[in-house]
Amino acid sequence: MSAPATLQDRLAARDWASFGAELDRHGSAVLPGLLTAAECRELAALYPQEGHFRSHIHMARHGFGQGEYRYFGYPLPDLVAELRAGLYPHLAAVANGWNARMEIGTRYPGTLDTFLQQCHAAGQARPTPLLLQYGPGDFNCLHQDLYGELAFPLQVAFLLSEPGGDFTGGEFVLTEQRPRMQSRAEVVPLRQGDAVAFAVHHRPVRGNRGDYRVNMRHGVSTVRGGRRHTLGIIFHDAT
Ligand SMILES: O=C(O)CCC(=O)C(=O)O
Ligand SMILES: [Fe+2]
Repeated sequence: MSAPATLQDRLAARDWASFGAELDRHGSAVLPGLLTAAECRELAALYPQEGHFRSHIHMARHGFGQGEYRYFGYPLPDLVAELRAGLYPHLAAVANGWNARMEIGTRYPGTLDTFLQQCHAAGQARPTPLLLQYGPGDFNCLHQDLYGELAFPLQVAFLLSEPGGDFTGGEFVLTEQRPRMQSRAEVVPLRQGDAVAFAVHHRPVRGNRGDYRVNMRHGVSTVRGGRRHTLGIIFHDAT
């Protein structure tokens, strides 16, 4: 078997224009097979290694659901840092388009380093990438990952386990709330190694009288059996 392409090459080979168009249309878009099964297993295997993490959250204690997650500490593992920096510029282009349409003045710089400098200067210096672990009966309530004044509008989650093999149930769910309408739910089908990019809190939707803002939340339905791991990449750091 030949070695997998470098992450840089894999990212360079993607069609970012159609990815951006998909995000504009749906508020989410999947990048299929961005990670190899071996990389997924390596990332999931970090979970018990406490030295990589700055904090450990038991979701039930906070009313967030059931299951647990750990926020990485700096320095991030190489693969996590490469994914965060490599995905950022493509998402920043989409985010800037969204802000223009929503008449929000903020524009995001072209590199993650520059954006993180802004976060750190604003007192948001704690890293937000995280690993999540779910067992039978666990779930993640609908939420928005806002950690301070500065919030990058898009984030990415990687499914590290194989549905049907490693776990059953545990589907990634997005909801959107349009003005004066009831909430609509969407299940995003993911395989091991797929990434889903989605809006953190709101996104523009084109209507008859111009763009309006739709409020988005994400979560995970109940895991029926087995164990499910995900890597969450949030671009803003936390207060
Ligand atoms: O486990 C999941 O698929 C969702 C993870 C999540 O909430 C996140 O990455 O922000
Ligand atoms: Fe989340």
